[in-house]
Amino acid sequence: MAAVSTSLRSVPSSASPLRPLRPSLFAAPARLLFSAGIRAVSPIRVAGPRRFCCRATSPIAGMAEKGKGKVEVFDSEEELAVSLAKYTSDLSSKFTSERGAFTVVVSGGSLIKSLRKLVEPPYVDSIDWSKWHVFWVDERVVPKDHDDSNYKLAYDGFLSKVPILPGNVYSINDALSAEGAADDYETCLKHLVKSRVITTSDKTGFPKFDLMLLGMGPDGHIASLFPGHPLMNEKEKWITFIKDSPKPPLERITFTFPVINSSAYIALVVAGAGKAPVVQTALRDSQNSEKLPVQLVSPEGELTWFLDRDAASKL
Ligand SMILES: O=C(O)[C@H](O)[C@@H](O)[C@H](O)[C@H](O)COP(=O)(O)O
Repeated sequence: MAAVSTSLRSVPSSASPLRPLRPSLFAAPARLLFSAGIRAVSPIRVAGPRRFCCRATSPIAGMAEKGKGKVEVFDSEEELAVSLAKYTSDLSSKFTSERGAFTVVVSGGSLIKSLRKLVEPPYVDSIDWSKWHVFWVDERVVPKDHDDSNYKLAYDGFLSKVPILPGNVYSINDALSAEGAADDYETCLKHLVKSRVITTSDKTGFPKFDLMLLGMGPDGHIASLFPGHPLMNEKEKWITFIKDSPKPPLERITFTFPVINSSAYIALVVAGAGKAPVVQTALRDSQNSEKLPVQLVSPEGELTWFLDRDAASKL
């Protein structure tokens, strides 16, 4: 950790709001595929070892309403990680060739571990990391060298292992209060929209990120948008803050739903039996009047669930 805090302190406080924070060190698996929000019943074997395509009978709640979203289920978290790396790499190639940049938003939590295959061959060498711009969908308001920091988690497990440009890593200003950090991050995004690093949704006018890689909590929260919390209803701000987070630490900043749902691609990455009940609720139960945050994820583009078998065990 000493290396982290040293290099962070080396960033001058007069740095641009984009604040490059790090030195240049930043540097077909077995699965069930449920397509387009439809429930699988009898798996049909298709090409490839232990790969199944499932026919649908009835809609999965929420996803089918918009005819979007697919659910991929892997035999293990290891296979999930392999597929997630390919998915991310394919999107990196697509956006890099289409517009010369790739804007990627990550959450904290176990997601970072699920990205581990990206820092191994072939992807570590084949991805054009210089085109990546990395953001956090939420961040805890703690110093960047604190064990609770999502920045530190991503740096240690991912960013330090690939040559992403330090100026393309957008973390919060940890010297500010929660309110200040949220405003500052929104200002940062506005600069990047103006300079066209981030595109804008024609439909909503909100920033449109190329890919959001999101984890989900066992209560159905995503980002720092928690069940029943008023922040779920924020319609204007791009970034907001919370001081009473049910999951510690209390103070965080978070993207709002209008920004999350303007995305071109969202991957919801969920593993482990502890999350099976909420996966079941999210994908099967359309009737609950009070939606969980995860049920409000409905991007302008494509939503893909990456589940391991345990997380999908109640589907
Ligand atoms: O800062 C955070 O707390 C995260 O960004 C949060 O939204 C996380 O993604 C989920 O809580 C899932 O975390 P796990 O995968 O570790 O359960």
